[in-house]
Amino acid sequence: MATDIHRKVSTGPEGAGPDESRAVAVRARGLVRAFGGRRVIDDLELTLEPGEFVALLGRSGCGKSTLLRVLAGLDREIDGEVWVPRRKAVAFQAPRLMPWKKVWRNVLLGLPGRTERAVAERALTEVGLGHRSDAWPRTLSGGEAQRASLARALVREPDLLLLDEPFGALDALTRITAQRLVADVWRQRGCAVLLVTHDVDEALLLADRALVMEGGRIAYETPVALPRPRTPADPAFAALRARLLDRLGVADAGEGAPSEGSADAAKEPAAVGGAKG
Ligand SMILES: Nc1ncnc2c1ncn2[C@@H]1O[C@H](COP(=O)(O)OP(=O)(O)OP(=O)(O)O)[C@@H](O)[C@H]1O
Repeated sequence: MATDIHRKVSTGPEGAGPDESRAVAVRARGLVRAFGGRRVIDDLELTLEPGEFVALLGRSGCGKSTLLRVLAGLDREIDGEVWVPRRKAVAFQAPRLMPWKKVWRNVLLGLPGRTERAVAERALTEVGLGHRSDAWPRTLSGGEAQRASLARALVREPDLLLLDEPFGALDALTRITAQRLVADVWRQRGCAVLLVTHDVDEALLLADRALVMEGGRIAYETPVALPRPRTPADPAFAALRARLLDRLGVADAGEGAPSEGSADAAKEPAAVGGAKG
């Protein structure tokens, strides 16, 4: 780990950055994260508006998860400036439920002072899992466990929801349900969402804006100005997909081939659809 890195992460309850009067959901300036002198994040600039849904794409190993961990406050070995709201929550591809705690207790994990079951159950109901509140994590299906993990994020009432390939390990059908759920939650909650995904179609189905990370920075971005609900059959959708895949250096296999839409498709066909190493 580089030792010359100094830490500068600020959070604020008001929605205003340290030197900004305008409210933002994320602001990173000149952000650097190095591992052993290798800059995985290199002078990155990023702003998310409140309530904005942004998808972050990029080839495997380009630093997406590292960026998310920094924004989540889980990694503070950085240089540069990051501002994020105090109320933020993160959900990972692996649900990370504690097997010795029932589902509702998992939802409240890490929430100091919040022990009321009703609080957990409200969040579980929001993700369609109210009836599994009293279950043990091992008895949940993959999709249910992922929803429990989302409930654990929602119970924090985040202004910023950070999602690191939350649908990556789900089968195609469950994945669609989970995507819809996140879209609904986003609409109802009005929080900003930063979604890391390998799947270009997923990004275009959900996000207001798609970013491509490369060389430690946001190398490309495009607004996703498509009416909702969206469909890959829309020619404008297909055109955006082609542009993003081109930017990612992946050949476009055409409409209805979401797995080929993976940023890793050209590199690692077996891992397509999101499974993350
Ligand atoms: N704790 C660490 N120590 C050393 N290197 C690390 C550490 N965490 C991440 N890296 C390296 O930083 C780079 C970016 O990793 P990161 O997980 O952020 O990529 P990613 O874009 O999320 O990849 P993927 O899409 O495959 O999940 C990789 O080369 C990884 O090996």
